[in-house]
Amino acid sequence: MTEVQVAQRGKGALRVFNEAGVLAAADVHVALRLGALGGEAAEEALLATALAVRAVRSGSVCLDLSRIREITVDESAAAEGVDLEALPWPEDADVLAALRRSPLVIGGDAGPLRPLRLVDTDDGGLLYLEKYFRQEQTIRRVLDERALGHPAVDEDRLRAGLAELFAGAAAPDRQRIAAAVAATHRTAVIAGGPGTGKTHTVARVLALLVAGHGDGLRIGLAAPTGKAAARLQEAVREQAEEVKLPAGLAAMTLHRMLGWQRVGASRYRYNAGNHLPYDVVVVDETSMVSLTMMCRLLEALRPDARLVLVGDPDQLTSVDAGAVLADLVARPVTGTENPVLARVVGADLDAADDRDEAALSAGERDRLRGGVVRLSRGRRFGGEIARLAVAVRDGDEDAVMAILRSGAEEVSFVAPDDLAALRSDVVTTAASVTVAAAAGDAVAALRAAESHRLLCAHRDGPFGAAWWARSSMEWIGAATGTRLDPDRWYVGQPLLVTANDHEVRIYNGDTGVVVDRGDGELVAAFARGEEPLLLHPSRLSAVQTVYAMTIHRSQGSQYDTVSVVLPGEDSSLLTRELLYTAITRARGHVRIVGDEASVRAGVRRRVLRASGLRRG
Ligand SMILES: Nc1ncnc2c1ncn2[C@@H]1O[C@H](COP(=O)(O)OP(=O)(O)OP(=O)(O)O)[C@@H](O)[C@H]1O
Repeated sequence: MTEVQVAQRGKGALRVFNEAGVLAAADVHVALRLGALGGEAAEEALLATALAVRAVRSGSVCLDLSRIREITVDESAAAEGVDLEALPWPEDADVLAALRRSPLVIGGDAGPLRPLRLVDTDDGGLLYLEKYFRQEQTIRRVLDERALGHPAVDEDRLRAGLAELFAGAAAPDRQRIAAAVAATHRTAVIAGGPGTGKTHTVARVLALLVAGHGDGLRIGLAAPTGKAAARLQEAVREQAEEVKLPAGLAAMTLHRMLGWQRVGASRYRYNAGNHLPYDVVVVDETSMVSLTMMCRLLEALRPDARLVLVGDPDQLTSVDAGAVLADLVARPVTGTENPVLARVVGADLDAADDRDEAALSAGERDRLRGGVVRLSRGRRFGGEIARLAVAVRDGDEDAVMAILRSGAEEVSFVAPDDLAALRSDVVTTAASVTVAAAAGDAVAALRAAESHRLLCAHRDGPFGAAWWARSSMEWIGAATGTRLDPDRWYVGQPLLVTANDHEVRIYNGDTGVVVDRGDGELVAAFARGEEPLLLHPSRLSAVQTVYAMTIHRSQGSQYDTVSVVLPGEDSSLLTRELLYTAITRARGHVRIVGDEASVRAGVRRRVLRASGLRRG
């Protein structure tokens, strides 16, 4: 257990919650500082402020005041043996009353500083830090404005394009519907689990738009991380010839697309006053896009540009505040349907369930006018991993257990002390990475590093990534007879970037490998499409050696084999979304290390991510 950091000046409830590990010292500091500046001393208001800061830190956009007790505490950060329910939680009504009186709250009595916003909804109050409230409002406003009109479409050409690109596909075909929605609406959200053909569909959306507008169509492809951008670029280029797209389309990170700059009046070159120079913008892995980034993107889009958001809303969401993709998929839709849609894919919209593809439900049919389509048919060969993921997503514990115990080749379920196969995968992967890295073959080393990945729910503690990384290094050391020293650079060292570094273009979550350049000089290689990015290690400011990583960090990456070490069933981090994300990182094999109680508890527990966006 790590020591809980306790804020020196906290007292009363703030201190109790801080000592219990519910609030971090930083949450308490921010609340006390705001209280001092704004003239607020009431304990309920300060506690709510600290909880609102904490909510943002743990991914929510706001604090849902009717659910403040539903809190997830990282076991490794919590004090041992704390009973969360026994903490001195204030009455909901008292908190609300204190906030209504508070000089910190906009809408309350005027004070010198009002950083909080209280929003009443039918389901209770939401407490926002003002900045996030404004960003949410901007997203809502831009999307609603974009939904007011439809792009001009050459209907005959669109019909011909769909017939060519989806030749032979039986109705209903959700990919064809998605492509037609994106061609006929300004904003489209193409949602789907792994292997449902999201990228396949994106290539066809672009082909339809190019056919309708000519080669002059300005296309912007982006993803939240460098790695995801590289994958998108690779996938689109692979299909370019087949669907007649311009060769050489490039994808970039969202930060780069928006023109992040170190100096200048604004952080991003493209913004509400200087729009992005694209006719269509496609964002992949949108589940990882934070509220702030989505707000910046929507502000920077030309009002008539198409926007296609692609991703898996069932995954864990961005590390920063906001679950925008999941909110957009769940939110009540606005706008009217472009009548062209029913004319070009009427057969798909009217079709009954097919053996391979479910017809759209009435609700899904209605959501098309908001541009939202969900792909559901798995297209990859061998569907056991996908079936497991779907059972987790649907909360079907018994089906999950049945698949884990089925003996299927793609899935294994082992007890926490049955580590022989895991150990062998760790050692074999390290050996093949090292061989390629020593030969100076960065591409092969990066590829080998993707053959196996050890994932954990927690960072610290007995089930944490740090502990498993140390074990892995001991296993590798025992197998090779050399002790690995993570404090110096060595050939074959697997790296994880822990903070964005725009200067050298590496981003939080990127993974790399240290390779020998051929002359004994070491360089760090990061996967970037065809050509890896090579950097001298001295240019890396925030990287760590990674033999095991948290599931949060693994978002946006895939590996041939994934081993998921589950924590105890009581860990509140062990959630359905976490399990789903971990399982869907695997391309060929997923190994769950844990016991049945943990699996079942994980499938049952949901992440609470409060936001106002999904309420309309
Ligand atoms: N309509 C289709 N017909 C034939 N093959 C398809 C079709 N759609 C997708 N595929 C194939 O299925 C595989 C998965 O598709 P794709 O990579 O587009 O899925 P994805 O949803 O983007 O996956 P991920 O979540 O891993 O990014 C690819 O090999 C693709 O070529």
